[in-house]
Amino acid sequence: MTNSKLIAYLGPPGTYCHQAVTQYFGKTPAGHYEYVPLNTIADCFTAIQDGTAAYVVVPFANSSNGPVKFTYDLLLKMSPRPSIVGDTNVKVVHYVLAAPATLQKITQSGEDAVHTVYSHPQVWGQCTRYLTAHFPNAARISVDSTAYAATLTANERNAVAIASIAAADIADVQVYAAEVQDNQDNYTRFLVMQRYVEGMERTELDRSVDRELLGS
Ligand SMILES: O=C(O)C(=O)Cc1ccccc1
Repeated sequence: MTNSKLIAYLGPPGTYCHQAVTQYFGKTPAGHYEYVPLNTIADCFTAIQDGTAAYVVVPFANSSNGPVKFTYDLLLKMSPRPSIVGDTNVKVVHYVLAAPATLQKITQSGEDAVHTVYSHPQVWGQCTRYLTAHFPNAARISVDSTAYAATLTANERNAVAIASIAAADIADVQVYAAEVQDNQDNYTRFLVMQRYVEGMERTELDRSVDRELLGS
């Protein structure tokens, strides 16, 4: 096993994964554990494989648009598969965020002033109606996380991000529109994982994830 006291998650702070990790382990984790935000889902897997982190929390599947591809691919590729030691469902409420100057520009010239929408790839399929109605011609640029997308808009004048309300505070950007997800009951299931160690018993949770991965 590892001596690490780190709990890694897909960061930066303000992601839905950040929400998941605090929902599962508490605002401050017990037992001298510490949270560490990592840049990508792949970095989270590496962190448990190499023992840098004791636990990782990653998004797994969404109630509106299904599998989180990066996580599925990595789970299917990794042998032996990490142990799934817990899971938690987060209600995902999306906001359109932008720098104050961008909001001013939209007020003056309309929504055509927005040329770019940044977000995590999982988001596009959850906000189809809003994006088609408001920013049909803007380029959708996929980045590593929603909170990172929010930080990108801080210094741009023609870009918005779709992210959480927590990301708005952390990136110091403003809300242009609230609750833009197609389905008001939009949930993502996050997995809490540890490195699999020889002899560890596979649990019902492991088996439920296996079934989803294999589509049965
Ligand atoms: O980018 C994030 O905030 C994540 O945690 C991934 C994600 C993106 C969209 C819905 C749920 C999780």
